Amino acid sequence: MTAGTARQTYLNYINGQWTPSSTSQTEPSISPANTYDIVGYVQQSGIEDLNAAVEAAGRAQPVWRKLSGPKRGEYLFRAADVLEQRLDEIAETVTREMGKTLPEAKGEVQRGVNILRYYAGEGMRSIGEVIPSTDSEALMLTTRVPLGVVGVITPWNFPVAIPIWKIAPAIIYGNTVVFKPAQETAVTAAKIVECLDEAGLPAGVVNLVMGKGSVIGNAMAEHPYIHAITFTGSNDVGKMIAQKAVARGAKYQLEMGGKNPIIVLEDADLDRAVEATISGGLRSTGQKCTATSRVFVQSAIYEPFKRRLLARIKELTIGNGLADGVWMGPCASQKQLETVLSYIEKGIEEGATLLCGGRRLDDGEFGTGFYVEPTVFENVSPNMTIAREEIFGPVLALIKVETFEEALALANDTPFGLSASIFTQNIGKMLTFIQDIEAGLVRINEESAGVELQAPFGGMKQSSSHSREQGRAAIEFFTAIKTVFVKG
Ligand SMILES: NC(=O)C1=CN([C@@H]2O[C@H](COP(=O)(O)OP(=O)(O)OC[C@H]3O[C@@H](n4cnc5c(N)ncnc54)[C@H](O)[C@@H]3O)[C@@H](O)[C@H]2O)C=CC1
Ligand SMILES: O=C(O)CCC(=O)C(=O)O
Repeated sequence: MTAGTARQTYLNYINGQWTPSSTSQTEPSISPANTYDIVGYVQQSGIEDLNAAVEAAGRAQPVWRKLSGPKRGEYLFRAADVLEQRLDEIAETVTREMGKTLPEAKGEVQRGVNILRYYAGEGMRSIGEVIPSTDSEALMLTTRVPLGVVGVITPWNFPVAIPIWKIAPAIIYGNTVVFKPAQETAVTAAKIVECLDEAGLPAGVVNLVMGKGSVIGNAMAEHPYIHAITFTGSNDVGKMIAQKAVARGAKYQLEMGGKNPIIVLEDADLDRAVEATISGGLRSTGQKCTATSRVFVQSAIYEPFKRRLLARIKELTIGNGLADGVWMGPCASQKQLETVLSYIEKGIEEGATLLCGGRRLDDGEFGTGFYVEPTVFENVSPNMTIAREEIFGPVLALIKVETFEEALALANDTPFGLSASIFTQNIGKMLTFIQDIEAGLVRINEESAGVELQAPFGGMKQSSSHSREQGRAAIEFFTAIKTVFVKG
């Protein structure tokens, strides 16, 4: 069964049934590349729908947790196969609904397949250890148990990978899930859940409730029968969720913004550094929490670096991500476009020098989408808004530095700490960077964006709630440890 009807209306998925919301309200999910392209109609759910989903997840959990890990893994392996069979179709939906280019969307769906397979295997791996007791006749060990019902709240920028890297570990460890995707990409979310449904996942193990963050997301944070919340999105919302979770003793995990630096030192391979700046800063139209936004360049190579960067940016093709040869698509929504344009305006107002871009593209075919030019500023001082706040758009701030030490100090001068990159051949500076940069992801001679599913992912300072997602690190959030002491 599928989530869509003949009218392309996508339904909630509650207790294994595709269900219209109790409010009977839907809204169109439009393509940011062409606002006349309606990808589908999605539900605007109410609290009643959320309650039904939480109840279904609560009923399913005691049975689901009793299955063996390998048995739960079988469902994930099957879901991976279904997603892989539907890769092209779902990638096209991602591009239409969110705007990233089709090759990027295909890469993301493949990543979703790989994450499902990784966590399917996790069902067979160790969940505890034996610890020597001071009592020689006793056995002391740890085991892990699921938390119960987990609320999954996700953004629109990785509409396949982020939901899957939260849902897959949640369920492999025996939790059940209520999933609220970003409304901007709710059609994609419904298609992911269709894959779980087609894989035969038992009713209630994963439930999908579409709707406004301020209604459904907020009620999830407050819901007494949701035992844990995993969230990716803005800092403001993340902090609100954390406060609500703490107030009722629920576990929470937040993955939020970044203001990620790249440092280019005078001994760097300039061509590679330019490519990494462009790819890290502008791919996905800069809408990654790991995107490069501050570019610190040593003065000796500042001018050649700038020249090459601007020349390469001129070559980038912008357009509908479904078209062949397009390198950069639109911003994901009108709201996001307006945010980006307002930051560009602020940069100009506060005295930064605009080197390229800066305008909305609205002539010809661009007129029906949310397109903005790739934008580069220089003469950006560290206290300017564009050097401090997350923009989440294709905007780079070039900052000239004299020394590595100055670059490092400025790179750390931010409330965020997600990802950071350096280009240099000097091993001593690499090692100092690894030690002293305040970031959860440290990248040497590689762009700031890009994460591997088998490695821990997360940030320092205000970029996260200090926990890590993905890889084996996920077990820390999605389970509780029991320390067991056995004596005959
Ligand atoms: N870290 C990341 O990957 C992301 C960061 N962002 C940042 O956030 C900015 C705003 O983007 P938005 O889409 O508005 O992010 P957002 O934080 O509002 O949305 C993320 C998720 O939270 C939900 N949500 C919204 N309000 C909520 C509330 N009161 N309680 C519970 N859940 C709620 C949304 O429906 C969505 O599912 C971006 O410009 C960017 O700076 C946005 C998306 C992803
Ligand atoms: O860089 C990546 O591949 C992941 C980025 C990410 O998780 C995000 O933007 O939310």
